[in-house]
Amino acid sequence: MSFLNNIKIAVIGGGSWATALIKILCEQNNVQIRWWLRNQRDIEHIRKFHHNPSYLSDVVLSPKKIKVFEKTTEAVRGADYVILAVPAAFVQEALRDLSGKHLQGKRIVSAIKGMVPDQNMLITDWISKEFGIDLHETCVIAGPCHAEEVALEKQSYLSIASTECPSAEDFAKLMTCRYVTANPLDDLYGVEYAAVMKNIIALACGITHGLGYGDNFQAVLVSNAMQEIGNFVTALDPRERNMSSSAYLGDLLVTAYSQFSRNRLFGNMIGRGYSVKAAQLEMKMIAEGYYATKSITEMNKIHHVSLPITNAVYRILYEEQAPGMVMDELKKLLK
Ligand SMILES: NC(=O)C1=CN([C@@H]2O[C@H](COP(=O)(O)OP(=O)(O)OC[C@H]3O[C@@H](n4cnc5c(N)ncnc54)[C@H](OP(=O)(O)O)[C@@H]3O)[C@@H](O)[C@H]2O)C=CC1
Ligand SMILES: O=C(CO)COP(=O)(O)O
Repeated sequence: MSFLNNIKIAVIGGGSWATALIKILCEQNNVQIRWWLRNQRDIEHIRKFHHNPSYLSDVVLSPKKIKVFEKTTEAVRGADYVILAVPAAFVQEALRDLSGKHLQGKRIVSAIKGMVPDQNMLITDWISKEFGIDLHETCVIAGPCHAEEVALEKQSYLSIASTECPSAEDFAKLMTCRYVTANPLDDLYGVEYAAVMKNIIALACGITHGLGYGDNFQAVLVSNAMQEIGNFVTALDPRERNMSSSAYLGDLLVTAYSQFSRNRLFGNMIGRGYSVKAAQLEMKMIAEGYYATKSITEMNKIHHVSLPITNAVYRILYEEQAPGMVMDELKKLLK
């Protein structure tokens, strides 16, 4: 039996990223997808019309390959892989019916770019602790990649990170298709932390754009951000890594510059004068960077890395300081 035969993959989450990942997986022969979404109306619509009515609604969802479930316990039954694709803030709620016995023996893949709130833990660490899963049995899907471009079948790249390359390699094969190339790498923590932090930077890009700053400023902001991300990642998990590769710099660039970035859009609204509440109400989608800003700031009380951009975003989002004034101060620190 070849590696790609009859692989069962549970996908937990019903948003844009879950829908895009399912589209990629459906490109493989002999893959069965067991999909859990929380929204009963969406479940019924998908079963009947084979489209997700709420996210990426143009994507055709093959009924031959996909079974939709109301319960996570049913979705993960018999699965070889379980992909988590809910926003980090809701991961505990989404997995509340599952225990270690449901997940034992399965590879757990986090497609989440965020941290478990309050506990300020990476998703893979939390899965390992909460469900007794060996960290080597987990991996993460990072970018640079937006769901909307996958839906349009635009050439995209994914980074699949695990503690050891061979286990990322298996999963990368499943995520590679005509329009997606998935590359494995052995830097679980580095990729996961960088993916969390780039969302904060995208917020900063959006805020400054909303305030009227231009491309010249953003280029300097993003360059400084790369240093900030690198310093934080190294403090948390010191080792050699090429921060200018796609898994780190690429993931930052796509989110900082793309029209599809949720975090940039959210930041842009804040820069234009929306309150956090108003911006959240206006955006149907979730900007992970909002939650990540709090987690990274709290974690950094122990690590004391210089994080001027993250601090600026924290002051704006959580201390209600005026974006214009905070960015005036930040711009003096950038080089
Ligand atoms: N979109 C992208 O291009 C990429 C996203 N990611 C990551 O994927 C993860 C999922 O994001 P994405 O798919 O974009 O999210 P979306 O913003 O597209 O969708 C939000 C999802 O969250 C659910 N949700 C909202 N509120 C709650 C709640 N209170 N409890 C439980 N679920 C809730 C929504 O369910 P409902 O519709 O029922 O409200 C929906 O399924 C994030 O960590 C993101 O960073 C990573 C790479 C690319
Ligand atoms: O992580 C993502 C793309 O790599 C999605 O986040 P944004 O939508 O904010 O860019």
